[in-house]
Amino acid sequence: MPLPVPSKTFTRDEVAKHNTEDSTWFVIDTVVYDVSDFLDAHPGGEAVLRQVAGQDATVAFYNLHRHEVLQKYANLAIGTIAGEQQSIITPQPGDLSPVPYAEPLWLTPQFRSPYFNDSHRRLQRAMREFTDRYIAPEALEKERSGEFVSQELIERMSKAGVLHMRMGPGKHLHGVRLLDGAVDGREFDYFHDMICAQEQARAACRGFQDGNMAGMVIGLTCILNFCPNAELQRRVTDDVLSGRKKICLAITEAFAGSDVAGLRTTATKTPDGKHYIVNGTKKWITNGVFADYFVAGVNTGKGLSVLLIERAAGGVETKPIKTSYSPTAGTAYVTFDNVKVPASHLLGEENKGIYVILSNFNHERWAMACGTIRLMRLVVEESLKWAHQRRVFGKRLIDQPVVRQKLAKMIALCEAHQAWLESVTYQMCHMPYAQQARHLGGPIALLKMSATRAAHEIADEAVQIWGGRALTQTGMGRVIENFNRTNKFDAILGGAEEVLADLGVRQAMKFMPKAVL
Ligand code: HEM
Repeated sequence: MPLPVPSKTFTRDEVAKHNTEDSTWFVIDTVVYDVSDFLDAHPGGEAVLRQVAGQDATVAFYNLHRHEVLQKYANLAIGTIAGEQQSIITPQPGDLSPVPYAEPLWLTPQFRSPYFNDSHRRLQRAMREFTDRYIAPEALEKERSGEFVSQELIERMSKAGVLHMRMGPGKHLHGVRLLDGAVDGREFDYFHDMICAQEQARAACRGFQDGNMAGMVIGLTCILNFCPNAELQRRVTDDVLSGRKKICLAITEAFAGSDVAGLRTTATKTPDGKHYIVNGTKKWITNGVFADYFVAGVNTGKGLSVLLIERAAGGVETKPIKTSYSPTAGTAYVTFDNVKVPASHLLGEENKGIYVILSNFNHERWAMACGTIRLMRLVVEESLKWAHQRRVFGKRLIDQPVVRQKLAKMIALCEAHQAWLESVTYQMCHMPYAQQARHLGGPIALLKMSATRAAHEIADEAVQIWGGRALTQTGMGRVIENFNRTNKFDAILGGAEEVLADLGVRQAMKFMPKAVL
């Protein structure tokens, strides 16, 4: 789509006359801009605009700005050059990108895939449009302001079934109208799940990505799968999926990160056996600052247990932790001070909470791999666009062999990981839960470990291509800056790379044939 601009037309000679003290016009991609009243407000200064007054400023503009700047300042456009057509595409919500490698192969018209059916494609279109229209603009705004996700967006996601879909396949989707019927809840599989995760990651604001109910994705699963009390399960699930209340998973502590067996938060049964009294602290709790429910790992004497703790119970305090991504994630330090929790809030069995926690890990790690791999691709897209747009030393960046080498490495890492992700996802679709736990824990751990290593490499190469813009939070390089600053979150959260590498190989050891080969 061309930019929507006023229908008035001008000749290039007419534009040329507007290079005076009072009137500054120029042309960008055949659109005529009158910036006379914008000179003072232009973030790049007045002088640079005066230098191109009366001229075609297309090359100068795209050497420095993202195309979206022209959409934001559409009111400066006064018409077009008679007889000429705009050539630069303005993406519309839901559009696929025409940039090579910007979309996974299955979404590239010339390619085929055995994994995706019509309902996957319908969901992809609907989820892309929803993300472009509602999630991405809010992500950008909140990432900067540090405010939390709006109640309006949460309710919109709830109504469209987006919150429900983020919990993965299951009964919670049956009978729910998902994105205006794009997919039937009963046919929703892990490829649909992958599509949701990857499309939403395109908003490219890693802090907001977690702030936008990541706590629900990892916390509510324990309620859906391990809450023995049907009434409590229904209440909490309804509260969270309707967007009325927020939930988080509270496992890690200052004393123990990936080593969940070392938790020091205690839960002691009252003499009548009706309650637990919880004391201790939790650290790095995503969404903890605004959560109403805490799915917490606690030490119950003979082992680890998992309790659902309600903020309303009293004795729960949360304070924000400053991290290298945005405060919008609501990352908290949590203290439990003599919190009285009903015994019926035990999830799974007492002292066997490790199974509750472990059951979450595969889906969580796989979902993180989905997001990381999609963000890697976005960085490839941005870098390809920039390399064609940016001119230095008299030529485009893409004309420099060293830049092409970097892009080749980035593309190869991106394609390899997407292909591996799809292959693992296919296995998930065809294995019941017990088999997944036995056979896929290792491959998923290795996939996430390898994806975050690749992300690190891609961030490194992209920063070198983008230079100072990769270090600047607004303007051209904002996606690269955010990715470079935040890719480490996925390398640590949900299991650090080293822990996952070890797990992957240890799982392989279990299946080694006994014979010495
Ligand atoms: C309608 C036309 C234009 C608009 C609405 C506009 C708007 C902006 C905005 C919003 C920024 C802040 C950075 C960003 O968000 O990308 C910026 C920066 C800048 N602009 Fe413009 N601009 C226009 C045309 C131009 C032209 C034609 C030139 C040069 C001939 C220019 C030179 C600059 C420079 C040098 C910067 C600073 C870039 C940096 O910090 O890296 N602008 N402009």
